[in-house]
Amino acid sequence: MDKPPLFHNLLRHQITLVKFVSWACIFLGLLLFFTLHYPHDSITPRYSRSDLEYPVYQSEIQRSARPAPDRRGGGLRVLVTGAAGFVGMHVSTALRRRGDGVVGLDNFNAYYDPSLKYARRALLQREGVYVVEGDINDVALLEKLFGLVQFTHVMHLAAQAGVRYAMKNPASYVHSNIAGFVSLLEVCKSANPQPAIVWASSSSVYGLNTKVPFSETDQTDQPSSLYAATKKAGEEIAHTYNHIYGLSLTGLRFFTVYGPWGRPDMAYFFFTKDMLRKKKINIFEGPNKTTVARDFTYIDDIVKGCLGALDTAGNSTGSGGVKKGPAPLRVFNLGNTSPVPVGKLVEILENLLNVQGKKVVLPMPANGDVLFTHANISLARHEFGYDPTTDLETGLRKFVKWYMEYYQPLDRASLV
Ligand SMILES: O=C(O)[C@H]1O[C@H](OP(=O)(O)OP(=O)(O)OC[C@H]2O[C@@H](n3ccc(=O)[nH]c3=O)[C@H](O)[C@@H]2O)[C@H](O)[C@@H](O)[C@@H]1O
Repeated sequence: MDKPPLFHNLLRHQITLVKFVSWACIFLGLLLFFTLHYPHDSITPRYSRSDLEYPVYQSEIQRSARPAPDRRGGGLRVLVTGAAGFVGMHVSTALRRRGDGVVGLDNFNAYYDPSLKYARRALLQREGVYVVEGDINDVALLEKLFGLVQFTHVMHLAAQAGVRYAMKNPASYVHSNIAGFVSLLEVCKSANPQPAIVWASSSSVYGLNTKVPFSETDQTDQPSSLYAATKKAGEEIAHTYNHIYGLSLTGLRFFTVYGPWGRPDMAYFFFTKDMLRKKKINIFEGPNKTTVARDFTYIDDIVKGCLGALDTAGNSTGSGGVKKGPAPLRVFNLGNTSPVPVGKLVEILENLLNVQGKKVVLPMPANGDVLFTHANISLARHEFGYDPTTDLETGLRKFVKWYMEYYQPLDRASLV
C-alpha cells in the first residue's frame, strides 16, 4: 500500500534536519579545534599572556629562544624586555642576526603611537624573534617564560622613557622603572640558573652635575627629573640584588639615542614631523642665552655597546634565590663623546629636509631637562671595545631617509 504524501514530507524534513545538525556539529567542532590551537587569526597575530598556555605558542617561544646551530660558542638565550621599543627592536635584531636566541616581551602601551610598536614587532617576526605581549609587573607571566626557557641573559629595556612626561604622569615611572624592575629581578633571582642582566639606565642620572665629561665614578645624587630619579633608583636596586642574590647586573647609561625606528616623543623626531608640517618648533636655551646641548648617540653604536655588555657580563653566581659568591656589578656610559647644541641639530634637519624651520627660541622651562650631557666612554671602550663612529649629521640622514619611507604618503602630501 502506498504511503500517504504527509509521511513522505515528514521523512524528507527529518533527513534535512539530520543533515543540518550533522554539518553544524562538524562546523562547530572545527571552530573549537582552531580556536583552541590557533587562538588569534593569522593575519594580525597578537601574542599575549594567555597564549603561553597553548603548546603551539610554547614551541614558537622555545624555537625563538634557541641559538642558531652554527653559532660559535653556543650562543646566548636572551629575554629582551621592551623588544617592540626603539632600542629593543634594534638590539633583538642584532642578536638574532648573529645567531643568538631571542624572546621579546613588550606591553605595547600607548605612551606613543602603538602602531609603530606593532610595526617594529612585525619586523622582528620576519627576523624570527617572537614577542610576547605582556608587562614586566606580571610576575606570573615572567615565571611562565622562565619555565619555558632557561635564559642565559636578560636585556632589560622596558621602561617609561622621556624626561618631560614625568611631570604629567609620575606614577607610570614608578610603575615601570621601579616596581617593574623589581618584579623582573625577583623572578631572575629565583631562576635556576640565574641569568645575567644588562639594563638601560640613563645619562639623566648625572642630573645637575657640572663637571664634564660625565664619568661613571662621578657622584650622581642630584637628579633633575622624576625620570632620572627612577633610573638612579634602578642603579641602587641593582646594587641590592647583586649584593644579596649574586645576580650579575650591568647598567648602561644611554645618552640621547636617536635613529631610524626612533621614539616619536624625542625632539629630533617631532622636530622633523613639525618642520615638515610647517609648524613652530621650540628650541630651549639656558640662562643668559647659553646653548643647550646633547651627546646624541646613534642607535647602531648603542647596539654595539649593548652586545658588548652582554658578551662580557659574567655569570650570576646564585641559584634558586641563594647567593653562592660575588657577581659582577657594572655601570657604563654609552654616549658619543661629542655634544651638539640643539640649534645645530635643527640646522642639520633643515638641510636634510630642505625646509626652513619656524624656530621659536625659549628659555628652558622647569621641565626636568638638563642643560647639557657629555659622556666619557673610556670605561666601556676598555671593557668591551665600545667605539661610537656615527656623527650627528650621518645619523640624522639615515633617520630622515627612514622617516620619509615610513611616513611617506602622509608627509609627501603635506609637503605639497
Ligand atoms: O640621555 C638620556 O638619558 C635621555 O635622552 C632623552 O632625553 P633628552 O636628552 O631630553 O632628549 P629629547 O627629549 O629628545 O631632548 C633633546 C634636547 O632637545 C631639547 N628640546 C626638547 C623639546 C623641545 O620642544 N625643545 C627642545 O629644545 C631638550 O631640552 C634637550 O636638550 C630620552 O628622551 C630619555 O628617555 C633618555 O633617557
